[in-house]
Amino acid sequence: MNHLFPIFLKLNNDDLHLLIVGGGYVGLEKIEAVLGNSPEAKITLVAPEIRDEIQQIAAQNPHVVLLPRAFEDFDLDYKDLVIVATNDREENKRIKRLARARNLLCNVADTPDECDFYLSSIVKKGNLKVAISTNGMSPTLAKRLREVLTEALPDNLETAMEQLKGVRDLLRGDFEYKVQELNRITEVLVARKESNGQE
Ligand SMILES: C[C@@]1(CC(=O)O)c2cc3[nH]c(cc4nc(cc5[nH]c(cc(n2)[C@H]1CCC(=O)O)[C@@](C)(CC(=O)O)[C@@H]5CCC(=O)O)C(CC(=O)O)=C4CCC(=O)O)c(CCC(=O)O)c3CC(=O)O
Ligand SMILES: NC(=O)C1=CN([C@@H]2O[C@H](COP(=O)(O)OP(=O)(O)OC[C@H]3O[C@@H](n4cnc5c(N)ncnc54)[C@H](O)[C@@H]3O)[C@@H](O)[C@H]2O)C=CC1
Repeated sequence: MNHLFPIFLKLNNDDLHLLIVGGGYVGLEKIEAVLGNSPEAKITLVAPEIRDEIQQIAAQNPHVVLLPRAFEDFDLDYKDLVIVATNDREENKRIKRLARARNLLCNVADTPDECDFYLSSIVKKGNLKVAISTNGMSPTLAKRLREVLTEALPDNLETAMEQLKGVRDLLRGDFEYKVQELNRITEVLVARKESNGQE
């Protein structure tokens, strides 16, 4: 059973501050994953050696701050989330413990047992976003599923979402009435799926 609870974080709103410790391949992968979704996320990345690709990202993004030195405990000050990706396992664990003591949510990229949260594979279609987790069992399967779902989901979902938002904004009446109306209008989506299943 996968007991992870998925949430969608508002990292783009200049409020939450992410710390990434480590500026190697994994640090790069994680900063790209975050900025690919939240381009204005407030990120501080600390590492003695920082890959060129990360330096280029920071040069173009005023919300990304690089600290070219080893992690110091005070780097956790005023942070909300931490991703730890150094090549020093003991230091990774120590940083995780410090983060926990401060009630910060922490991801230790190479050690699932030490993670408070995992990053997911993300299907994007306009405003629609589907996050995939395999419970850490196979990130590669998650990546492949992303590719399959990206291909399978129709591009006109954005139009459907816009129209439904329009209806939703127009609907007057109590909550129960709105739920009923929106369920009625969207019944066709489920019906189509059922008829597909019969073919
Ligand atoms: C637990 C988790 C914690 C976390 O990092 O958050 C974790 C852990 C580990 N990843 C490892 C390896 C790889 N990770 C990827 C890719 C991704 N990994 C991601 C998430 C997660 N990875 C979390 C669980 C997610 C879930 O629940 O499914 C994705 C989805 C999101 C992202 O990172 O942005 C992103 C795909 C994004 C996309 O393309 O859509 C690839 C494939 C590739 O890069 O092509 C490989 C190599 C092949 C392989 O191993 O499958 C290793 C072994 C390291 C080693 O062997 O040394 C560990 C450690 C371990 O398992 O012990
Ligand atoms: N490369 C990969 O695909 C994967 C690697 N891993 C593991 O994740 C870890 C990181 O991997 P890479 O990014 O490839 O390593 P890397 O060697 O490319 O980068 C390590 C980074 O950690 C930094 N660092 C070291 N000590 C530090 C400290 N005290 N404070 C701050 N930063 C510090 C270095 O300066 C460097 O930027 C390794 O332990 C690796 O085994 C896990 C999953 C996948």
